[in-house]
Amino acid sequence: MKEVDGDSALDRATEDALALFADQRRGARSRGGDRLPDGGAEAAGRAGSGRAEPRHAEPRHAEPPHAGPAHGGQAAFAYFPFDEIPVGGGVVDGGRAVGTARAARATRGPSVPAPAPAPAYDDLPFIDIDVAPDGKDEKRARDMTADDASHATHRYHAPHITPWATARAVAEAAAGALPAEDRALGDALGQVLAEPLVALTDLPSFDTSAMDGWAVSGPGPWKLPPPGTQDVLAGRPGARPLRDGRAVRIATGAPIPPGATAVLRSEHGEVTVQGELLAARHVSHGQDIRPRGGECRQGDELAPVGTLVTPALLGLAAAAGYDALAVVRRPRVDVLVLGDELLREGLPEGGLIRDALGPMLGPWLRALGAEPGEALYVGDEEGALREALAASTADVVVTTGGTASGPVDHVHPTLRGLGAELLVDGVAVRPGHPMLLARLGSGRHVVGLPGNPLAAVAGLLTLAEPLLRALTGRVPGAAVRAVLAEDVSGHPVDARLVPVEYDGVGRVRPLRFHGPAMLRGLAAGDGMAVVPAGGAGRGAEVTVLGLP
Ligand SMILES: Nc1nc2c(c(=O)[nH]1)N[C@H]1C(S)=C(S)[C@@H](COP(=O)(O)OP(=O)(O)OC[C@H]3O[C@@H](n4cnc5c(N)ncnc54)[C@H](O)[C@@H]3O)O[C@H]1N2
Ligand code: MOO
Repeated sequence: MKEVDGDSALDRATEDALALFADQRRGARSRGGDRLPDGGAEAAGRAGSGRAEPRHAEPRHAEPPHAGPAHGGQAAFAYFPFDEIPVGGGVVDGGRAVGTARAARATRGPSVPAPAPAPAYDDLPFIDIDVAPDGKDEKRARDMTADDASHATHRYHAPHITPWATARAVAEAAAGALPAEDRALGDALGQVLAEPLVALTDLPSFDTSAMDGWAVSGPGPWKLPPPGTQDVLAGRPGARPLRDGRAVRIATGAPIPPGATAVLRSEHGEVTVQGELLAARHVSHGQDIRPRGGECRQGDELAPVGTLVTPALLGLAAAAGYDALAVVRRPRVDVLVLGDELLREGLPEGGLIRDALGPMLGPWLRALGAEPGEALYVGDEEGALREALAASTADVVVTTGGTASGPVDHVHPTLRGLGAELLVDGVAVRPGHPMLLARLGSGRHVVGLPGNPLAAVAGLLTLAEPLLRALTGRVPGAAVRAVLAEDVSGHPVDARLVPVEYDGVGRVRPLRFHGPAMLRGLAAGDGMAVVPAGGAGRGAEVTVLGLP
């Protein structure tokens, strides 16, 4: 962790910015506004059937949490309350406080909830940071890539750039859960319950044997029927009542005959030549009988709204009598892969390269709960992107490439031409800073991922993941934190997302081949560590974003 001298321009900017947005926050809250990051009123307005809860019951800190000497560039994260502003270790925890009422927003309404009101962007405390190329900045600049270093030697002033954690919060707040649909059990995996899972039956639904052995009545020894004549098997109800002093062979899962008081396991019983059953040990009343309703009673809530449908939940639902589940519809996502230089098969040649994003994004989006269509390839000619966007009826369009300002980078002008509202236009994160999130007039969203493949992943994790989390009704998992096994250099004002692997003793190690155009590090990795501006030292705790 490279600390910045308390006198640096960056520190002053940090303190000024913190003071400024503390004022803004106080003002916003006292006005009872619905703007980010509180968002409670907005979430409540969208939630159906009285299930609304405020998204943020309480601000996480009543005052700017960072009063001590500022650390390099953390002003970029100083966006209360989504960020934990690190005083020492440099932990960035974007979005953990977000989305607590996700479940409450999974409604069974007839249509997509009205688009959330546009976040009041002008009120967001974007922080303008001037990095003077003084000696300290130069020292930090040495650790940066050539591209990044060129920023540091210039004044870094990009007011529209959104801090990383704020960008995630904005993306999550941009939409509400889609309406519910009924899905056959086999098709519901990865979706979220839109209605609570209520037991349709007692479980077990009848008293049942927990073991292979004998159902016995009263104390032993017990008299047995002739071998094989009256065995009680699973799935065969209607066993004869058992009188005191009698026993009958029984299989695991078979209904307990009326009058039986216990089950004697086969390994604990012995049949004499006279056909009498003796117990090798004491048999207590009710032993190895699973009583009806022992797991749940009909009408018990087994899982609340908002629960992710996992394989285990599918099993439970089936056991409890379900054939189909009411789940939040998967958002349909169109993937538009831009660029004339892309090949879809074979070896790269003649200046052409293989498309690395089409094959990656479909499965990744599916893992995030979306229903991605086949990737559509859009050429660089004028108007092609506009046509593709106009033709799409998906809930979300993900584009790749064309976000920068090159001669054929059409994303910005096309979105402008369509009258789209840019919710996020550039994020203070490396790689991936040209990423964007826009809302089309129809209420549908466009996530613009940069073309460099690792930068595209950064955009996916920063913008698409929270947006899809909101649309799918998923609840954020607990933030995964891990200790760095090595120093990781940072950008002076932006966060970095760095592919890391677990080292087997609970720490994460940064991986090589982490350039914006490379996937080699990521493909070997377990996650992307969020490294705050200024870097993080060995032993510092960082947030790690998981990979599917
Ligand atoms: N003047 C500036 N130029 C660039 C900036 C900048 O700020 N100012 N940012 C750089 C950064 S950082 C990135 S990232 C890229 C983002 O560019 P685009 O989103 O416009 O992407 P493209 O120019 O279309 O492509 C960039 C790069 O990635 C390759 N690419 C594109 N799509 C794919 C794909 N599906 N599979 C594999 N590789 C892909 C493409 O061939 C380019 O090499 O802009 C920088 N420039
Ligand atoms: O920061 Mo770009 O977004 O290199 O990859």
